[in-house]
Amino acid sequence: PSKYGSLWPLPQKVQISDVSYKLSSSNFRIVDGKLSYADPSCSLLQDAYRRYFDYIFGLTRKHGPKSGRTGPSELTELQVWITSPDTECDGYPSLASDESYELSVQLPYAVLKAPKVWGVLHGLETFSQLVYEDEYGVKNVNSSEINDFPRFAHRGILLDSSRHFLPVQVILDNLETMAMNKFNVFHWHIVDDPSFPFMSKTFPQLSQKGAYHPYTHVYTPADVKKVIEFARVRGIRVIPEFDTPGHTQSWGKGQTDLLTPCYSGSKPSGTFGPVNPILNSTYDFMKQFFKEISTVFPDAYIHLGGDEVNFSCWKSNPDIQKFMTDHGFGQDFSKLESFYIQNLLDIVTTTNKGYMIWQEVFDNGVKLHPDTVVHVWIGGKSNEEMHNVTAAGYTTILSAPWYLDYVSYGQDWRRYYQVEPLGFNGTETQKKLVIGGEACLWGEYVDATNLSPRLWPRASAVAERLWSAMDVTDLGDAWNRLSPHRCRMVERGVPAEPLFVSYCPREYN
Ligand SMILES: CC(=O)N[C@H]1NC[C@H](CO)[C@H](O)[C@@H]1O
Repeated sequence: PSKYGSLWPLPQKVQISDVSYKLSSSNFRIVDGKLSYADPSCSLLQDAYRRYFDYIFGLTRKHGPKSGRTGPSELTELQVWITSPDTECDGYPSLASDESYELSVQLPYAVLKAPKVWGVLHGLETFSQLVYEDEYGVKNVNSSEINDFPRFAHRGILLDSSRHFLPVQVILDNLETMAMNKFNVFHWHIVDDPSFPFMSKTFPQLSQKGAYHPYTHVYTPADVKKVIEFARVRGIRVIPEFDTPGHTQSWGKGQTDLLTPCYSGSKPSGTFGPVNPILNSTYDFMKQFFKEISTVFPDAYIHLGGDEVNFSCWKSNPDIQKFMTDHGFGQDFSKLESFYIQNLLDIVTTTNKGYMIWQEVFDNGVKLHPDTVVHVWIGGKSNEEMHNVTAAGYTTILSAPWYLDYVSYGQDWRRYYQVEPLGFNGTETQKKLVIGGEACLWGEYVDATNLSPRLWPRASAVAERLWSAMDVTDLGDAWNRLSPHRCRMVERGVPAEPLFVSYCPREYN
């Protein structure tokens, strides 16, 4: 067993003594401290207190008789104290959010102190991870001192709801599990080639024609709001990705002139390629569409994609060829791609949003806004890419080593755990531009039936890499904490697959 019990991700500074206190559901409560700037009107906290009380005592908590009498070493209260006047209780988490907290578990009260609600949420999760059952089935917690904050600010999970539709409940369940692992970004790869499930008010025919089914396989505006609020009250940002100009086949079903008609010889072949970059109608559409997107999603950033653009269709189209000649692009289609992306970025900038883009946009020399976040995903030489992107001065996030949709036999969590995001060669200035990373679970082979077991606990390895100190790398200690952490997720109802041979005191059922 680890001297840090089953804490996951490992806090920055933690001391756990061997003095244990008992706590019972009839004599323990989580309350706003007297000096806290938060009061019971902050429902984000009130809901969290109840959620974590249920996690600690299990939904089967016995309403034992209010004994009133408290034992000699019984912990009766966890007092929550928000120390800054602006608690951000009604706000949205952002890249700059203060997520730090201090947790002191002593008699007679445990105290959780944090500047903002985001640190309280993390502190409640950590407190719930300190509680264990002794051999009599009594809940215990040892006196502890914890001082914690994340190493990286952007700690995300990408889900793909286009290759397979993901029912809203599956997305909410995943947000819940993300919070148990202190992830704070849900990168919603919401549409792609096979389906367009996002219901747009401005262009309803996009999902009408582009979704797998126009009302059983769509996200209504209410669904989207529900996901955003559910994530907010767990300290999780929702960053939507509307990927163009490639990965847009489903867009063309509803917006018939949007995609490039491919030619075979002198005639259209009937198939379509990337967004047509030479029509004014394309940019009129994008202007209206991204104006709506900027109002639907409150986060400061949206992800514009830009990955894997296939040039063969553009090459086959005579109008495109003429455009290339007129603009002096020769046969360099990455110039045409840059032309498109440049126009798109200018459009999105007018909506006052920052944007993230996949690395090809940077690789193809597109002029980017200084606050652009470049998303490094291509496997192989990602350390070289991290060097190049940060040397160019761009904020960067890393996904390349964390494509969890690639499955294999064995304990691949260990490989994810051994990634060091700053392992590339570069100056301190360059390293500071790396704000974190994302584990990606693309949907070609994933839907509601296998999302959780495929994502968890493998993604938990990424969670610790992005939260804990750089020198937390011991795989043996990680196993000793992650194995019980996985069982805790199972106990909380998450069908998280096993890491390797072992057992859980309470197995999944
Ligand atoms: C940025 C990116 O990853 N683009 C594609 N690359 C391969 C993935 C599957 O592993 C998905 O198909 C994804 O759409």
